[in-house]
Amino acid sequence: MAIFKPFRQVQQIKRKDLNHDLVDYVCLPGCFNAAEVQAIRTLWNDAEAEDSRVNVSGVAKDYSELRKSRVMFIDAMKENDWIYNRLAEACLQVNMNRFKFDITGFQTKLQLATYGPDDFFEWHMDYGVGDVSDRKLSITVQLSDPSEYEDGDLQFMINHKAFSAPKELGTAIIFPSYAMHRVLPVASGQRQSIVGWIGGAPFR
Ligand SMILES: O=C(O)CCC(=O)C(=O)O
Ligand SMILES: [Fe+2]
Repeated sequence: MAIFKPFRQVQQIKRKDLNHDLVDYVCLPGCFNAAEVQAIRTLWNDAEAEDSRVNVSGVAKDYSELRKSRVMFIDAMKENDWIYNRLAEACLQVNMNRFKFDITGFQTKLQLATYGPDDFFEWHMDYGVGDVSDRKLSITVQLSDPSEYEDGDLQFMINHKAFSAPKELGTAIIFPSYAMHRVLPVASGQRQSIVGWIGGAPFR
């Protein structure tokens, strides 16, 4: 759609390339195979895991109405390079074809999350105030087979509808960090995921 009344200062900016979809999520089945997922799952260490926290106006807080799960972080050491590299390639590929954001790398360590019965993450964006204002893309990987848990869908809000992402083990889902998403409460069993945040210069 053309601009009805352009700001005077930006008249020189050319509008191009407006046919890519900047709200949708992109699924990559088989980003990791079953053996690789198994190897990632062995990194889970209950003693190291902590109750999840949420960034509220720039401060990490316990916020149990918004989120309940256990999390730990994957160290960026040599033995884990293959995990970081695989996700970086996936993000660069999807970004090049779809989102075309300025992205420069992982904003923090990758998070490993475990959702047990009644654990959830209510509607939220990964983008926000302070430390998270330079998040551009988010990636999550399904580390549990759908038969291991009930409910616990990762969902995206697009207009007024919630869409469930595929649950197949090894599938990566990449989305803009400003997309609204949630994890429905797990009814039984356990769901594990990797979550990564890819940063770059703040949106402008
Ligand atoms: O577990 C997931 O797949 C997504 C979790 C999430 O939205 C987050 O950690 O920001
Ligand atoms: Fe999130």
